[in-house]
Parts: sequence; C-alpha cells; structure tokens
Amino acid sequence: MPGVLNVLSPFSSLSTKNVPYYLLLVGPLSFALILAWRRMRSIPLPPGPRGSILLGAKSVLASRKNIWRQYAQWAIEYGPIISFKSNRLTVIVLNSAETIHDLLEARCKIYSDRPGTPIFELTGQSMNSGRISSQHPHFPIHRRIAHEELSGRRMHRHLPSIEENVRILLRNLLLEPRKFRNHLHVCQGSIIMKTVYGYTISSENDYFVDLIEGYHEVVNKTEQKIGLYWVNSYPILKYLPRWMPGAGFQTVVAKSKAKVDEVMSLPFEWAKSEYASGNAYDSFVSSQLSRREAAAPMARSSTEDDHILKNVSGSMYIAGVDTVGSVMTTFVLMMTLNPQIQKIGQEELDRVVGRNRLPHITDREQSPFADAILKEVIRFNPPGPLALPHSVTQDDVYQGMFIPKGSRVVPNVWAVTHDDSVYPDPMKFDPTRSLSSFNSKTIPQPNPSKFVFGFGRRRCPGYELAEAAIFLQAASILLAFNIAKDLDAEKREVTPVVEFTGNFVVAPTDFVCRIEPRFEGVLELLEGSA
Ligand code: HEM
Repeated sequence: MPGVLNVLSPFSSLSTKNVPYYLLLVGPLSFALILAWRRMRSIPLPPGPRGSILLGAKSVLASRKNIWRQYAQWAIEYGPIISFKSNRLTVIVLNSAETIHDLLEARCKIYSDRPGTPIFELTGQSMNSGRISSQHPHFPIHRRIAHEELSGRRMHRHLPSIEENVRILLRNLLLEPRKFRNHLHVCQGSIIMKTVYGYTISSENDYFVDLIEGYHEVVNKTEQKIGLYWVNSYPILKYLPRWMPGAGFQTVVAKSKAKVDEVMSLPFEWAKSEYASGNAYDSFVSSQLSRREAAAPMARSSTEDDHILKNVSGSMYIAGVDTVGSVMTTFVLMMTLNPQIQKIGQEELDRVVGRNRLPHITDREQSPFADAILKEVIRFNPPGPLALPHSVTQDDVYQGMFIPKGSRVVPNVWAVTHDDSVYPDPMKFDPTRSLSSFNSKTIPQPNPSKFVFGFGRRRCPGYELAEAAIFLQAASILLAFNIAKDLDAEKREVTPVVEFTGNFVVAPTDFVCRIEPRFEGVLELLEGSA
C-alpha cells in the first residue's frame, strides 16, 4: 500500500514526524484568519443612504453640482462618517476634521493609496504624482523629488521669477482689466512653466501652453465623465476592440493617450536640452538632472530615471494652475463684494510696503490682515472641496465601523471649512476669524491651510509655492488697484452672484468687476519693479 499511496500523492509518504512544525500551524492559522475576516465583515459599514443602483445614479446626478454640500447634508442625518455604494465601489466620506485626522493622518500608512481607475491607466495618467499608487516603488521617489524642489529654502529660489510674473500680471490688468480671469490663468501657467522647466512663456499663443492646455482639457473631460465609463466598474471591458458597440471609450482613450505622451515628453525634452547646453535656469528639472549627475558623474541617464522625472514634472501644471487660479479669482470676487475689507488690507500694505515698490514675501509677516484675507478666501472656497480621493490598502475598523480594503475615502474639505462649530457663521466672508488681535475675546479659528492642501502622505507638495505665489499676486493687486462692482448702462452697480463651478477644482462662475489703478504712478511702479 505505501507504494500505491506514493503514486497517488506526493505528500503521502510524509509522516507528521517529517513535516516541519510550522506547517502544522497552517490549518489552525488559516481557520483563525478566516474567522477574523468573517468577524470583520460582519461589522457594519459606516451609516449612509443605501441602495447601490439608486445611489449610483444619485451620486452621478449630484456630482454635477456641489456634491460636497449633499455629503455635508447627509452627515447631519448619519454622522460625520458616511458610506454608500457607487458603481460597485464602497465610498466612505469623512465630513469632520476629527475623522479626517484619525484616518488620513494618524493611519496614513494604510490610507494613502489612490483608487485604481482603469480609464486613467488606459490614458497613461496613472503614473502622475497625484494618481500613482502608494504601493508603487516610484511613489516615495515622486514625493522626495517634489519635496526637494518645492519646499523650504529651495522653493525661495523661484521668488524672483514669481515676482517678475506678478509684474506682468499687473501690467496686463492695467491695460485690459476686463480680461482679468485670462490674465490670472496665464500668470499661473507662466509661474509653473518657469519653476518646473525653466521655460519662459512668450505670448498667449505659446506653443507649450497650447499643448498643455489641450492636455488639461483632456484630463478635465476624463474626470468629468469618470462615473459614466463602465470600464471603471468592469475593467475587463478594456479589452473590447474599438469597433464593438459600447467601446466608444476606446476612441477617447487613444486620443487622450497620444496627448498625454506628447505633453509629458516635449517640455521635458526641451528642459533636458537646455540643461545640456549649460545655461539652464535652476528649474525643478535641471536641478534634478544636476543632482543625478553629481551623484553618479559617469552614469548615463537611465530611461527609468527619466520616466520618473518626466512624470513628476508633468504633474505640476495640472496640479498647480487651476488651483491657484481658483484662489486668485475667488480673491477678486470677494474684494468686489467687500470694499471695506479691501480698504483695510490696502491701508495695511501702504504702511508696510509703501508705494515705491511691489510686495515681497518678507512683507507677509508684517501684513497680518492681507494674510488673513487670503486664509479666508481658501476657507470660503477651498479650490478642491473634496481634495483628491484616498484609498485604503487593507480592511480596517474605525469606531466600530468596518472600512473595507479598496474603499474610496473622500475627505469633505468643504464640510470642515464650513463647520459652524469651528467657523461660526461659515457663509460669511470674515478675515478676522484668524486674527486674535481683531477680537480679543475669541480664540483665532484654525488656519484652513491645514485642510485645504490635503492630508497625510498625500498632502500637497506644492503648498509653499502656492502660498507664496498667492500672497505676491494678491498683495500686489491690493496695493496697486481698486476692485469694485461694475456699472450697467444706467450706472447702477452690478452685484456678482457668489456661485462656484467645476468638478475636482472649483472656481467662481463668470462675473464682471472694475479693476482700476489706486493712484497715479502705478505704471511707473510696475516699470520700477521690473
Ligand atoms: C491653492 C493651491 C493648491 C491647492 C488648494 C492644492 C491642493 C491639493 C490637494 C487637496 C491635493 C490632494 C491631497 C490629498 O490627496 O490629500 C493636492 C495634491 C497635489 N498637489 Fe496641490 N494644491 C495647490 C497647488 C499646487 C501647486 C502650485 C503644485 C505644484 C507646483 C501642486 C502639486 C500637487 C501635487 C503634485 C499633488 C499630488 C500629490 C500626491 O498625490 O502625492 N499643488 N494639492
């Protein structure tokens, strides 16, 4: 019989004597694991509206407009942490500073992934810094590079070029004030292109700007339609050939992919050739190339190194232009609607800066009111009201609620910056919130930057650059211009409506205002600061 058994099974000749002792543990261990897993699965999900089909449709509908308000509304009914199903995915929405801190910061080790979205993989966008999985070996390298280039003293080397772009912005506002929105957008693009590639934008019809704006449009369109692509819920569909009915997304994919490849490569190759020529601006890319050369002088640049640097640098325009643009447009809207607040800010800058130069970053500390206006702008309209979704890499339990691995975890930043227990009367634009000196009886309310730039290992790496660029632009505009309501044909004031639009990044809907120089000699001031 032993012989027969040997033929039937390779393990049959093993007696328990020969089995390594740890193999004996496999059975009980798997059993214990299964029990633990089943126990975890029996823990309830966070409360929330139920019914995946209903909600799937509901969330798509709601996502068209102000879904963050809808989530905040549900939080009143269900509590600060809510869950629902959307297209087979569990969505967990965190509506309070506490839940966001407890999960995205205190447990950032497991809450720093991004939800895998097949449409982004197919269009070549999944290796962007904002989308790359926290499990990917390139992720820590992305974070390190961005940190090296955009924070602390290293960021300060870009201040002169930001100031130069601010001066151009003010000149444009002086010449064509009605096109203020366009000027603000061009200014953000110029700042990023210089910082990242060392490239100076020469005109509105600049080749690289057109290229990147085209890409920008592609990304925005994909994001807007994300819930409508079935391939995101059923990844198997990615194998459908283009000619099959229902494979319309494949055409979008092919076009987008070509655009993404182009936009990642061309400015990067330009920056590399500038570096090779020996007279490149100390940009994000050239600085990294030089570090690489210093670390291994004889090494030829590897394709992988280039791939990483290309993806990190290519992520910055998408991440940094609309966000800062949104803050600046909201600033103009708020100044149009709040002349008294504007006046206090202007008088402070007259005292601190005077009228013979434009503000520098060192003036920020001496200008608490101007700084408080900007804090209130980002609290009032956080450019990313839902930041970017995180994803959790293992099953978790929080306050007796089950959070399944792979859930999409959405921090509702808008709900936090409009929580009336933290920011009383949240719909009021009131810069004195952050100033104890203005109301000695109250403790200053928390700095909204803590929430607006994201959380844990995914916190925005560009926030120092963003805050510097915002201060320099806003303080210079306050110093040089008056912003006021426009007048209609009968000379009556036109009050803009406070409304915001957008998907991931929101900005005020179109509005008009008057932007006029505050004193004679503004043009000379701009020339003088050149
Ligand atoms: C007011 C301006 C800005 C705001 C409000 C903002 C906000 C954010 C937020 C909420 C996130 C997601 C954080 C998270 O998932 O927890 C983010 C990510 C990111 N931001 Fe910003 N940002 C701004 C400007 C910038 C600028 C100027 C740059 C670059 C120069 C930049 C680069 C990035 C990058 C690369 C990421 C992805 C980080 C990652 O996923 O690891 N941002 N930002």
